[in-house]
Amino acid sequence: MTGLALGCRINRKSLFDRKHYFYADLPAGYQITQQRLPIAVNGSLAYSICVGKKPAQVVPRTVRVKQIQLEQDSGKSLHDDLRSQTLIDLNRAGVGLLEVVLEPDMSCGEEAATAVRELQLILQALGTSQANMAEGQLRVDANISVHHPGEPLGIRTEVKNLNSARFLAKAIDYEIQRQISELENGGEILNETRSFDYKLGCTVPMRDKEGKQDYRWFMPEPNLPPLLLYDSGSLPAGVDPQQVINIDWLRERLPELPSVTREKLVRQYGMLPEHSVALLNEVGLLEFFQNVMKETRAEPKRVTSWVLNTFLGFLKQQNLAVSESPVTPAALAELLDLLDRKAISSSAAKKVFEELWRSEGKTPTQIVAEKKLELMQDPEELEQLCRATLEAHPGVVMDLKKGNPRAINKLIGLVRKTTLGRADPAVIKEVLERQLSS
Ligand SMILES: Nc1ncnc2c1ncn2[C@@H]1O[C@H](COP(=O)(O)OP(=O)(O)OP(=O)(O)O)[C@@H](O)[C@H]1O
Repeated sequence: MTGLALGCRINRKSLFDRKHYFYADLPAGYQITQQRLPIAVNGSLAYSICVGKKPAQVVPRTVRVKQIQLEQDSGKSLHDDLRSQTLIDLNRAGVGLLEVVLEPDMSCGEEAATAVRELQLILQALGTSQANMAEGQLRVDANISVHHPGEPLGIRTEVKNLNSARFLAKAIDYEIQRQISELENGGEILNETRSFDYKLGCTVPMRDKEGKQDYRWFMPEPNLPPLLLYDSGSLPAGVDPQQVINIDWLRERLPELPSVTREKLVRQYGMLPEHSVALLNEVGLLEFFQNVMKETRAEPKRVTSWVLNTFLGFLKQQNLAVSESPVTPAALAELLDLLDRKAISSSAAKKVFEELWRSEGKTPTQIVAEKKLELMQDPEELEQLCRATLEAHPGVVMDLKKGNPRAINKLIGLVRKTTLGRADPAVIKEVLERQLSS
């Protein structure tokens, strides 16, 4: 499914090989992988990077997928500096994994991080993997080289086992700069394996044999037969469909991919592309948005802005996941409805939201009633308050008459203070101007 989603050619027959190496992270002394004939080849991964701010420009990019192979994971070496010893975590040694090998088509850390993020979303949509980088379900080995324009690629180094998109970007950008200064100072780049020290923010050569081992010794894996896949046209007669993989069957059942979901959001709601990117980037946020949309009459633009700015802002500030939010989609929908039918002002809406966040269980309508936040519906009440404000502040009125344009804002502010934000500033301005000119 991953191969199909990345537009690869799926090999109907793929082979397993043993890659021999002697190192403590793989006690068998070899790793089963697919070197000669992997399961999928020649695909591409499309992603977009945002450049600039306000308005941000979404620039499409593609990286070619060389191949996808099935192989075994190895163990993990943990270096204990304090006792100068190395511990080996063998929990994943021998467990199957899927490796996606990309062609060297990316030119900076941000591109790589964004491409990996897109891959992560695709894997999650397919259900291939939960692809949580912090938990090691998705890891990246980054190969980095530098070269002058028009010249062939330089010698590459490989930074192993990056487990966050942020570290991936940092490691790559650091390595690019390191290689450039190394070459400018007359040095040379070694084809070595490095690791990223996230505390120091730099890459360091791996201090053990892992960096230099020669494991180019492959042989066909004698215990595993070739892996055979079929399509509807090549299914052997009389075969139990449960016992074989039918590629056409899988292709028909591919779920909607994130790029398609984003296009739909842009089309359906007239959303900016960068907003559709942001909605998909946070686990559960799109669903939250859609649930709000189902229950509110507010415009999609307003809902998007509240979900991406206010709601996401509060989540980030408190380091919470969407599923941990104290505000439900129904509550936000109700709040936006109040705003939509001008029952409250936008500043009151912010207050209601803060209150919703704090006091789980109360509805926006209850909060508005308790805190007396509803917009003043009685025009006479506002007329009186405006008149009283003008009488109480003759100095400001004089200022205004002398031509100070800021005085009107001061008056509006004074009225808003007495109405506790319950009157719309535009309406206050109208009333004040009318009273002043009469
Ligand atoms: N000169 C280069 N500069 C940057 N990247 C390169 C260069 N040459 C190859 N690459 C990239 O390096 C990667 C090679 O990965 P691959 O897994 O095939 O080999 P490997 O690193 O030798 O294998 P492994 O890490 O599994 O032992 C590919 O993603 C390829 O695009």
